[in-house]
Amino acid sequence: MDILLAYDSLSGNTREVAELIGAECERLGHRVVSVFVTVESLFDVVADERAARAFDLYLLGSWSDNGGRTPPEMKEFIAELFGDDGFRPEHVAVFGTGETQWGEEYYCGAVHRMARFFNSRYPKLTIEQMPAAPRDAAAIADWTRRIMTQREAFAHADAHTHHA
Ligand SMILES: Cc1cc2nc3c(=O)[nH]c(=O)nc-3n(C[C@H](O)[C@H](O)[C@H](O)COP(=O)(O)O)c2cc1C
Repeated sequence: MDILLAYDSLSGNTREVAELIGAECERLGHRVVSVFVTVESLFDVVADERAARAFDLYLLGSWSDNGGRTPPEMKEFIAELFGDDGFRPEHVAVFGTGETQWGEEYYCGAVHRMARFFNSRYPKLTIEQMPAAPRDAAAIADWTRRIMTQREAFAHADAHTHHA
């Protein structure tokens, strides 16, 4: 599969999670295009809008800002992906890092907001602060494998519907 892995990270926690996810996807034989949205734009990594929309799966990762909000750089990336016609990819899985000390109700708020926004049918991955090896590394690899399996199951279900 072709995967777009886009993540926003100020102090490196989410970036570390994203790198582990990307490595696991590649280990499973998938092609990954990564965009570190804190410093890059979507069109730094894909040629044009058509290419941006052609991925089989979108993995979006973010830290959470005040009140569990989605940070501005991630919002900008989402706006770029939408284009002028409001394109929303069907297959979006969301992950992120946060801290419970900002309030339980706001913990990893951006992950929940983005998943809702994209009507994501995939499980969410939330990690407290910096991923701690090996416990979090195992959870990250496990989540990645679950997402790949679920994406492939959707593809088979779709093919079945089209042939019926
Ligand atoms: C200004 C500010 C506000 C924050 N608000 C929240 C919040 O509402 N919920 C949350 O879970 N974490 C919150 N955090 C914590 C970060 O999301 C957390 O440290 C995250 O792991 C940082 O990821 P990064 O290293 O990828 O930037 C906040 C951090 C900052 C600096």
